[in-house]
Amino acid sequence: MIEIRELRKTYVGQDGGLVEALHDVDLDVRPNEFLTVLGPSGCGKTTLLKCVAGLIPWDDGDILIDGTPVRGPGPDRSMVFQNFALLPWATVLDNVAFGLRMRGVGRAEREERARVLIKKVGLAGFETKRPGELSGGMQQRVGLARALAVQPQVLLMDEPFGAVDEQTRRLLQEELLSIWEEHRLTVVFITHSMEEAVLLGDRVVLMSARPGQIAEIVPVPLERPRSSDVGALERSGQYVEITAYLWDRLRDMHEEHRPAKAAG
Ligand SMILES: Nc1ncnc2c1ncn2[C@@H]1O[C@H](COP(=O)(O)OP(=O)(O)OP(=O)(O)O)[C@@H](O)[C@H]1O
Repeated sequence: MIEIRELRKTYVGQDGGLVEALHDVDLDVRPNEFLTVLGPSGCGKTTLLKCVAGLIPWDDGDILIDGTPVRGPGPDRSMVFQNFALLPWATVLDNVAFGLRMRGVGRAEREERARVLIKKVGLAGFETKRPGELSGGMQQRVGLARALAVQPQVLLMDEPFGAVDEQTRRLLQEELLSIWEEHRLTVVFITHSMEEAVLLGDRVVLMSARPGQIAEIVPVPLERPRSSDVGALERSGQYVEITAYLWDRLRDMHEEHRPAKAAG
């Protein structure tokens, strides 16, 4: 269970001005929940995720994981980044085993665990390749395997499939769903895609900008497991209805922030 209480974060901009990225954000993420986060560009989604990961400090408020305050990064949380953030000089095997190595796991054990995960994300046979030899989709599979290798309780995903083509994205979504169905981690997943938010999430958090706040939380009562027939799910009336609702809400938010037209 992740509890976020009255979280505030302000950055100092390049011109010295203050940018209020998060304003009194309150959010609970339930155990084993798949929570997706949607909102206009710049509303503070990445900032929120980095705070939960313990990668950046915040100004005010609390983040608790199973009752323990977050004070920095920890073995209970793993992050997957949009730009993969792999070690370019290291092989797939070493990239996936990296977190285990950092935790002092011996070579034989970490390589065994890494091989299992590499297979799970469909990369068996690529263990000795380097990231530069892989497509974007394959690199993100490595990123996912690396995050899972340390057996985190919480997986924090920052637009992980934003940089891959549509077809690859679909495959990765299906794979992520089936991994989550098997392991039941708690996932917080940022996306720009309404379809992706609905397809994956138990609930969709809608954030609004300036300052970044939670505007609404929309439950997604679509049946699980969803990985086996994503196509059928997307054709269901419920899916279409929720996606349309999110679109309306996002459009309203956009309108609210549009500068008023000059009179006359
Ligand atoms: N290091 C920083 N220094 C100054 N301002 C920052 C910094 N990081 C983010 N910001 C500002 O904070 C606000 C929130 O940024 P953040 O990246 O969290 O938003 P986001 O919702 O993830 O955006 P996007 O959807 O475009 O990725 C934005 O106005 C951004 O310009």
